[in-house]
Amino acid sequence: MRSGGEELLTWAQQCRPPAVAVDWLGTRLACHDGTKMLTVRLKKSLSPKVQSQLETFWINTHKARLLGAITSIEQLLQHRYLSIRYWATTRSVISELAKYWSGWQSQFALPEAVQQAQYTVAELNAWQEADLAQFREAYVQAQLSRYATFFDTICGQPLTQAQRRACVVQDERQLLLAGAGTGKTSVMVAKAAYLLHSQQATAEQVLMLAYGKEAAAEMQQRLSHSKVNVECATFHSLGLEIIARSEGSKPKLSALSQSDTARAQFIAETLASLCQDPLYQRDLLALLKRQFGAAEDCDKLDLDSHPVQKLIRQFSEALSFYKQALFLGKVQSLSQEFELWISCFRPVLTDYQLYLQKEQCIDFDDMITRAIELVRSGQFKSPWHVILVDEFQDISPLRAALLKALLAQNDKYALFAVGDDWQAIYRFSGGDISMTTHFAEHFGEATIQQLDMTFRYPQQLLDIASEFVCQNPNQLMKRVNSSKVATCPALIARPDDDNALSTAIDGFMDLTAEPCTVLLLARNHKYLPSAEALAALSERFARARITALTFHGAKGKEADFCILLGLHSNSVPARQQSAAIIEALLPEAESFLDAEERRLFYVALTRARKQVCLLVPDEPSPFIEQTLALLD
Ligand SMILES: Nc1ncnc2c1ncn2[C@@H]1O[C@H](COP(=O)(O)OP(=O)(O)OP(=O)(O)O)[C@@H](O)[C@H]1O
Repeated sequence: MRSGGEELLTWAQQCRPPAVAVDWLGTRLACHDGTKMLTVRLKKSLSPKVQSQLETFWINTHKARLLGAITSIEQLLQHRYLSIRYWATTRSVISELAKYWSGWQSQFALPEAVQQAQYTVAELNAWQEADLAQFREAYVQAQLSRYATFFDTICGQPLTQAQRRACVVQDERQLLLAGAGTGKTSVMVAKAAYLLHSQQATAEQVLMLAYGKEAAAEMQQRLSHSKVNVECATFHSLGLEIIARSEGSKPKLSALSQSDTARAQFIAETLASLCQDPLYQRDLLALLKRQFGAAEDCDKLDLDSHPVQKLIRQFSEALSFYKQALFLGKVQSLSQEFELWISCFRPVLTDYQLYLQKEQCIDFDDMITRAIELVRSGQFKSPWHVILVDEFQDISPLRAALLKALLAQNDKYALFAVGDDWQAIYRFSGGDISMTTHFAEHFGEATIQQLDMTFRYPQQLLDIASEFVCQNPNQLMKRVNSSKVATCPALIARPDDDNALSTAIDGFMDLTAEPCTVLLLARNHKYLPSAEALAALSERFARARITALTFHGAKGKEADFCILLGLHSNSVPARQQSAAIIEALLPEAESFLDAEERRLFYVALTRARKQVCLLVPDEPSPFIEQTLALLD
């Protein structure tokens, strides 16, 4: 009589197509013909011939999948960086294969390719973190050597090892964290160029984003200088582009969103009309009294009064933040204390939205929220496999939501974020530093890299500026060295008297015989010299190209020499407190006192290639003393 094994084998082979042997551990064979599963437990006494036939049948039905999977895995391992997600997928395929193929030895000779594949499965299945790191390192080294000449020349000067590694490592979520002047923007350009040059992406698959229009134009210039044919957009121009590609045309931008005066006028008219309703007027007067101590006995709204003008400015500022919070579902969490404010503000917002609708136009927030909706609904299919974002430390939750929506369309899409938490200075306009300091919590498991060399300023200034900013223990630690050789003291202080600017620039002229650049930096415009005064300075010091900027405006800029002025105790750190409602709508404030002002001062300190001069007024900013205390 034939054994159960023989019968099952004959049945399985005769099925059209033959049944699949789904289980084989030497003691049991289970076959599936698409409708039913048959299983026999194999006797120990099974003849070697039947045993061999069963095994061969099992191997034949499975080897194509084994060999196919191993070939694709080997190709993948050779041709791209083993990113977090690729490794997760590979590991799940391997552990599935290992259930069947590792842990048993055939009593019969297996085909060589199968033996080799079985060995690969066992090896990969046993990989620990260290093996993975070693494998990735081997890939990185191979790419660094293959593209050495490319990295020597792509940005005009040879990139450092850390810069090259940031280009070659290609994870789905990657954060490059580095201090001022370390060449972050250079890496953005080099990485885009590398992706194209190594044919890992086409120009249409790469998207570059900069914080604002000026930065985007500068990046575009650097890209074209390196002959990289990739577009650099701002978040708003990206939003517009997504809407235009989905809806066929670019929507009109509302005049209200382009002029503070027009918006204030609109709100004033809206309030006047809303106050026709006595109940609304009662609430509004109560709000004015609560917020600005407006006269108690006032029973009629005076639009020109100081408190009303202040409220109009506040409503105008809140429009954008409130719309963003609504979109992100954060309005519900506003505390009870804002109930009266919200009841007065909501009708204004409704009128504003109706106006936009009637005019068939949008505002800056709509550019992003509408784009997010189009991406989320799938009406817009993202062509971008890799998105590179500069100045990531200043990204707002709304901008982050647009990135997340684009990335969610395909789990292979990658985000390369470049930022410096020490230079996060835009919370007042919605920037959320936690997107950088807690990158993986927001965007998923990530590779985080650093750059270790600054090219802008000498070691002495690097040490002072780093120590100054790190007095806030919540700033992330970075180890950076300077490549610059100091030719003069990196930081000096002079009294801020009537001739301070001329004396300081005179001092710079003594340090160099070459033409040079000088930046005059102040916390606020009001401390910067007038256009005439600047012209007079430029005329007097013909060898110096002199520019005046606020600390915020100086972000990303550099010059040979910098003068920091207007450093009065009541202006640096600035302590204007936003209204409580605006504070509540902004990303969470940090606990460390003046955290953002400290970073802003760090930005100002780190613009000079040779020397920074602090002008010390009679009542100096505490930041001056703290900085000078760090001089050797
Ligand atoms: N590998 C390099 N070798 C020499 N100089 C470099 C290198 N990489 C960048 N630089 C130079 O360093 C300076 C700063 O570069 P970049 O503007 O890219 O820095 P950044 O990190 O973006 O600065 P910031 O944080 O202040 O915006 C530039 O003058 C740039 O040309």
